[in-house]
Amino acid sequence: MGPIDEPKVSFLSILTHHRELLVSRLRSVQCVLDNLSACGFLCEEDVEIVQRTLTKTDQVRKILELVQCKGEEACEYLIFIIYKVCDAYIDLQPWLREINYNPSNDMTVMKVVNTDPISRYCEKMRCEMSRDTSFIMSYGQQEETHLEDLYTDTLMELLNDCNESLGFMENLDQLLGDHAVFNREGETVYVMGDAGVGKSILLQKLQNLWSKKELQTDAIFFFKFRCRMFSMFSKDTEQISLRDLLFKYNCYPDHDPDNEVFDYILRFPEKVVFTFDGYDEIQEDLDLMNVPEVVSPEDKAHPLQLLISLLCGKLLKGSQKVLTARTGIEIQSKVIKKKVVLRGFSPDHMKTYINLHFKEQEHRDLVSVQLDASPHLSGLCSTPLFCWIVLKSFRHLHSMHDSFQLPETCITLTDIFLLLSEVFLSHTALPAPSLLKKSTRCPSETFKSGLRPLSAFSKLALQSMERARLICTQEEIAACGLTDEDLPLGFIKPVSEFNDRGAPANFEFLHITLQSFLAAFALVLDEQAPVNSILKFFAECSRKREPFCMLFDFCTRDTSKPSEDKPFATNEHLQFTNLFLCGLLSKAHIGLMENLVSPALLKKKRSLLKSYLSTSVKSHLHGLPHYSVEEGKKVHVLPNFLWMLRCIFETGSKEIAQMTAKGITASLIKLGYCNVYSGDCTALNFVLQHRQKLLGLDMDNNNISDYGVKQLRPSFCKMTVVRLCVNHLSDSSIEVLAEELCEHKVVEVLGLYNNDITDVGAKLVARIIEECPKLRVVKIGKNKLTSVGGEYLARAIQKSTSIFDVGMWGNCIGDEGAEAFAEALRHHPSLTNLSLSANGITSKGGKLLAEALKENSVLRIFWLVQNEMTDDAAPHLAEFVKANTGLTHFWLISNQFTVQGMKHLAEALTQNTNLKEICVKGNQLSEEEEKQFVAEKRLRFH
Ligand SMILES: Nc1ncnc2c1ncn2[C@@H]1O[C@H](COP(=O)(O)OP(=O)(O)OP(=O)(O)O)[C@@H](O)[C@H]1O
Repeated sequence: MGPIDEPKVSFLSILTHHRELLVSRLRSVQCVLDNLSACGFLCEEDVEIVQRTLTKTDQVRKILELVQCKGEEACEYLIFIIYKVCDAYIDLQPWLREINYNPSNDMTVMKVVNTDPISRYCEKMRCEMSRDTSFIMSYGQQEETHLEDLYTDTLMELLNDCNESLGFMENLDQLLGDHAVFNREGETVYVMGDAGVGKSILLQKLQNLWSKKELQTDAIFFFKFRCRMFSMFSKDTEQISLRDLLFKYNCYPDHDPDNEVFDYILRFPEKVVFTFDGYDEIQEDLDLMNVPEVVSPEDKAHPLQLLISLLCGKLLKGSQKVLTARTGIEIQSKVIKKKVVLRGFSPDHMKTYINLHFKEQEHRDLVSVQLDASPHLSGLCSTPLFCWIVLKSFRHLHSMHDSFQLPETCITLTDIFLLLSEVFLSHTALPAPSLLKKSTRCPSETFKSGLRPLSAFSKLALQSMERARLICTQEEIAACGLTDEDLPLGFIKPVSEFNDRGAPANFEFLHITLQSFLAAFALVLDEQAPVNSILKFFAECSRKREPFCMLFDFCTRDTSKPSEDKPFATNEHLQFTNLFLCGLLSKAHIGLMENLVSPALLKKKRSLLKSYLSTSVKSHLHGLPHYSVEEGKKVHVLPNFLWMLRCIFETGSKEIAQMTAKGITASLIKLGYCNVYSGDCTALNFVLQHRQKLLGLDMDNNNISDYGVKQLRPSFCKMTVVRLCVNHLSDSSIEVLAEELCEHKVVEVLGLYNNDITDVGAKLVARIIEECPKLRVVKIGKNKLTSVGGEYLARAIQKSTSIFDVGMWGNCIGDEGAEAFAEALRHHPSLTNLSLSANGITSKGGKLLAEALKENSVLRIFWLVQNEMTDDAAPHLAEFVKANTGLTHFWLISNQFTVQGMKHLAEALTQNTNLKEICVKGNQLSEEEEKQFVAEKRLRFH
């Protein structure tokens, strides 16, 4: 209601008019009473009268009566309370808008205190959350960066329950929204991604947005947990209640004598969001799951059980949960409602990220040029963690030394973490950069002078890894010889949130990958342990593991049976340790390591590792199951093979690479769904370049991107099968493929389904078709081709004599593209399998195709599913069906045929006995109408 000069509105009559609504929606009566009495509108006796009234609704009625007796000002003040304490009276906010309430000038000076425990708790939560999430992981504890100054979007791909892409998320609001939900029964949004791809930062951003009310959600409570916390509790003794889990380990409700907050959470679980970060890090022995499951919020249980009960919806059913884990941790679909996989930075994201890091254009250019020149480094930098290390190290070392360039040679992950350690250790070795006269960089000197803290941190990393703990106590830190001065170097950071208030801080490594690196360093530096102890984690990793679905079996299985589950969710941190061990013991780093460990011992360790790797590669390859397929002998490698490749690359050993290349006896290796990312392609190429014989490579459904294709360039010369479907490739990848495949002309199968290829790429694929005489199969469905691209391909296919299988499903070639294909089919002598489904083809295109195909006796299988053909096309298609003698399967699902069109097709079928079936499901026939065609069984409606 308006300022003074506007016509006066009677608040008294507003209250009378809206009495019913207020009685039903006004909650938190105490807060109203507190404020009305504090401002003198109600006296003590009035308050008592209200409190003596039994039900809440009667209390509201009484309050309304009382304030109305007290006059206009009291009435407006009641509305003002609702206006000011909006969280407590959230249900009445639309009403305030409806009555167009604006506080009068007299009102705005009046005080309102929020005494509503629930909204006070929300406020406290938002405030603490904002404080906890505003800064990004500090670097050497020397500087803190605002999340807003560095957070950059990453590729967030939505998947369905079969892990097929549903496109990319546009913003974080979509994470909690209904978009791409595939299971309404599930309550958990599952976010997957590789090490360092930004899962924790994504949650941090989500939490930060919520704390600032910038997230589209009506959740008023937000509890954040890191899963590693759950294994901090002793298995046998520590049991806590749900209330303690929420309040002691998140945010405590200060003024809530009647437990209203917890009661509210139990009554309205849909107002709660939980985030659980790092499900892969739970390292608790799951035998503890044998105790009965928790379903009552009052029961005490081990925190891990509470976690599982929450995720399964046995506790606080209806609350929203976001769970993150490393890729490869499978969780039962029934608890998941939506899946998101993080794919790291795209080239554009990386540009934005570089600009955020460097204010000076000169630095931005310098870094961009170096990254552009090295697809391998760019590939590594598509993982935000590695990008962060590279850019930060660049900045630091550039400011410290005369000229620092990023290493030009093939940089490995070990190099990246050595760079990070060098930066940390340089804090001990040198005075502050501003006081420093720029010096020449000498990494060996920095490592030598920092050897004491480096060994101590490495020892700590190894010990906690051996104990399967990611959190280190003060005692453990001191026992490794670390002093207070060492702690700020940057390797570790405090984790106060896991403590019961008041306990001294625990620490954790800056990132678990850094812990793996330092553990590997410890294995190399240790002069006491037997040499073969360097292999301890290889042994651990080679042991077979059960697929990690067990935690959730708990929700359904008979809990009286003892569990045989393994204690670790994943051994990826150990795999990383092995990888860094290979890097540190590589030839490239002998010079550095000889300064830190005795050369004789180093030699022994190097040769032991090399012989171990050779033996295990041989036995791994020997043990792989082979299958016979059209293209020859096929082998589907296991994810462990990828780790092996990564290790071989880190060693830089040509001998082992050669031996591996030779050991691949199959003619086709299948690395589909192996979570290969662009950085891995360098490792794969490192091995394949030693292969003499031709080889097929199936890398469908990975994340190799354009950087990966560029890394594989030298290997394409021997590839007969190049399957790169679902890999986020753009036209620039096709440029590389066209150059290489056309030069070597050995390719037989080219799979490019579901990438980001446009007509520009289609022209290059057309060139490959024309110039590669052995090419038989081309799959380029679900890309971004228009009629232009369709025409390029059709013309090329017309000229090819080898092509027999072409998949174009899900492009946009329309009738013009169909016309070009009609022409190709009229003349093409060998095409037997063609899909032009989902391409916007109307009857016009259908007629042209049908006309052309009357003269074609070679085509066997023809797909025209999900187009826009109507009965107009039916007589023509029927003519083609009658005349064509080769066709065995014809797919016309989801077009617009009616009974009329169907009659033509049914009649044509009676005259062509070669044709096994025409699938016509999803056209415009009712069930009754479909029954008319029951006699012709080959006209399939189901
Ligand atoms: N979206 C982003 N914007 C800016 N920096 C990011 C982003 N994502 C990650 N980073 C950087 O990478 C580092 C590692 O990210 P984060 O800890 O979130 O990875 P993660 O996927 O949780 O890894 P892990 O599985 O190993 O725990 C962050 O501390 C930050 O410096």
